[in-house]
Amino acid sequence: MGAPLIKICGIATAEALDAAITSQADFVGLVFFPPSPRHVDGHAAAALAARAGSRIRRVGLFVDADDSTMAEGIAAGRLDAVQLHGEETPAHVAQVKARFGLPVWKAIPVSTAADVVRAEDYRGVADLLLFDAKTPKDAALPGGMGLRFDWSLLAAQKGRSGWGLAGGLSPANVAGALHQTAAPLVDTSSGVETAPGNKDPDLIRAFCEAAQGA
Ligand SMILES: O=C(O)c1ccccc1NCC(=O)[C@H](O)[C@H](O)COP(=O)(O)O
Repeated sequence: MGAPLIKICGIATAEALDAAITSQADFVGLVFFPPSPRHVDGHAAAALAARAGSRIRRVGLFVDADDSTMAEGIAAGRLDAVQLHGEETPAHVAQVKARFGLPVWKAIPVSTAADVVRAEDYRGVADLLLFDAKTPKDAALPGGMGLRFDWSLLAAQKGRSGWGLAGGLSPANVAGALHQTAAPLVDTSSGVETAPGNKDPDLIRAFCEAAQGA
């Protein structure tokens, strides 16, 4: 298994961005979703994009956002991809791809095998399927809650490309998750924080080292 791609999601400070860059993560996630403790506005996104330059790719995270919200985030963050983390349909994913001309990642909330089967509706439409733990119906966030799901549900994905694993990943468990799933990409947010929205550079470094060494 080659080294996985690594995304550190919910980057909102220069310190966290610098840690992701020096740890050789492949992507940082910028969250354009006001209820999130990691939310960045256009001004903050632009500052992070200017600091990053070409040193790390940026994925903008949106939840059932309208086109103007996405257009603002894409321009401010100079995004390399968008991640749709709401109830966007395959047709909507195709519309976003056509309108903005960027790779589109679709988050697939998983709690049962049926959720994984349903992801096939997006294959060939989304550029990457991000299998993430489904959050409770009354939860404030559709992701970023440090919840795990049963990784054995992804057994049929092993050896396939175009997908990633998220949900409760941390420096302590990411190597085991990679050995079990052979995920081509791993994504973490809470697992590298000391409190919601408070990214820890040492945890970012530890996560990347554990994933790169798996
Ligand atoms: O990170 C957030 O605050 C967030 C808010 C709303 C929708 C999605 C969100 N995060 C999406 C991600 O890609 C997270 O990295 C993913 O859900 C894993 O989160 P975690 O379990 O905290 O590592």
